[in-house]
Amino acid sequence: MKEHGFGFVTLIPPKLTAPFSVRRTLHCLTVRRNVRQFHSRKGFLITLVSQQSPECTYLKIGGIETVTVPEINNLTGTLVLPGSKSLSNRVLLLSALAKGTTLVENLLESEDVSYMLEALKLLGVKVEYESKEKKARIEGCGGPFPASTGELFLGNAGTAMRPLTAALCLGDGEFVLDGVKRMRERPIADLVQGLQQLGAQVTCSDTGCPPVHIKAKGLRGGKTIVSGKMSSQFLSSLLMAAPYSKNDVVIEIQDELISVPYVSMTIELMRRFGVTVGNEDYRVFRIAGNQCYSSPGSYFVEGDASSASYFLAGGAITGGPITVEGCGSDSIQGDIRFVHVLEKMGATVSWTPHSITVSRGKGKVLEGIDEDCIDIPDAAMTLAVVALFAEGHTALRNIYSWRVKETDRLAAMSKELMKLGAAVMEGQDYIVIYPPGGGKIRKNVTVSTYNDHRMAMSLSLAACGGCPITIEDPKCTWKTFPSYFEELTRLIR
Ligand SMILES: O=C(O)C1=C[C@@H](OP(=O)(O)O)[C@@H](O)[C@H](O)C1
Ligand SMILES: C=C(OP(=O)(O)O)C(=O)O
Repeated sequence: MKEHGFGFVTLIPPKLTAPFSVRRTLHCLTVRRNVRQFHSRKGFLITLVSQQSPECTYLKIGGIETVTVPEINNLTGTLVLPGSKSLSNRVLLLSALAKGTTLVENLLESEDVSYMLEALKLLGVKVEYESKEKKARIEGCGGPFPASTGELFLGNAGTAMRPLTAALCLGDGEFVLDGVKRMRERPIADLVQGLQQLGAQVTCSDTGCPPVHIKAKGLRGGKTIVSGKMSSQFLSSLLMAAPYSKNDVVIEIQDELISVPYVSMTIELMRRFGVTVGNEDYRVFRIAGNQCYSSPGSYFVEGDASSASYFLAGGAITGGPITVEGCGSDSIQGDIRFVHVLEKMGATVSWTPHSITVSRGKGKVLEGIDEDCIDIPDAAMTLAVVALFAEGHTALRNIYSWRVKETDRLAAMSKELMKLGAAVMEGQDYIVIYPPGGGKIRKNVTVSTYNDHRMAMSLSLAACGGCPITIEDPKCTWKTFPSYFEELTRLIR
């Protein structure tokens, strides 16, 4: 039985009727004041899970939690972005390894960052975390972590699993790193082999995925040849650990390197912590051994450019204007290029060093594009949904890495876009999206999210198609953006 297979749920704000009411395609249910749980006519148990805000309520339908995004006629206003996930986890790690104390400001509060924070504490790093203030004070170890044993559970956080695997090889002790079921399907063998070439005793499972077992005795250093085509996080992890090797390290990319801007971000942050990386055209990297990071004293995390993409896309689709504050033309995040792609599709964009505004002029339409997305794998998911609102088809290329992220994103996105009425061609490493006939998105759709925050956030934009959309398991956004649906509903007009 498909527990969630009974049409759509629309929430009417409590101020209009009862605490909440639920409508579906065939039947209409109105729930009386203070009712928290009831059965639908088909016998599904519907539970009010939480009322995040008057406009945004999470329901559990037959065991599956959902949120319904109301029809978005216009998305407009200003959003202060949460901190960048990629920067938050890198800065926490570098602060922990550095000499001196670092105050990390505007730290992202989310699952992925919690896994990093908890892991560091377990490894003996002194961490003072004030979640309300979005601040963490990290007392750097001035070398490898003090702990000599540890079993780390890292959920599905690639930015914790991969860099910690490398950093734990620097110390002395025995460690196991593991995560959720999907993490056990996400590759790490290339990193493990890269570390073995530098003298580490580290193994992963026969499938090439976590759990990872480490018998650490420090890194010898030398030359390592590593693949860059599955994930750039392997290279970033090797780079961040390299300065603590006994000897100099040379990292050579054996094939193609994807997601290059994330490597630039790693190198830039290492520079902020006092370490220089020799970079020969992103093919060979040289790092002197026997060094130590030095704390910059404080670091302010800029707003997350991938999180910005959903709102900016909403502005482009509906007309906006919408402004995101926290990252702009000064950003060191690669996903900022997403905004240039929106512009290419027909949106109007204006920049300040720390903000971006997107709108679409009256009479202007968005046009489909053919885009190489090798450098923006995360924001490319947002483009897949923007494609529903463009004239002509959109091809997103060089996105094989979608298959090894939170879910197989190529398969999942294709399936859900088809539910919305699009025709989709799914290749091994590309997707071509033909918007629904007459630009009309299918009504009353419930989309699945596959435990993938970006599936939930990008698909929520389908509500710009003149009809509410129900999103299953909305709390999967907690991986990087816990308040996503509250922020989105706040900006809907
Ligand atoms: O280094 C990083 O912070 C990241 C790199 C990218 O992964 P890949 O390098 O695996 O594409 C990106 O998708 C991920 O969300 C964050
Ligand atoms: C791929 C992602 O995450 P991770 O850091 O777990 O790889 C993502 O956030 O889209």
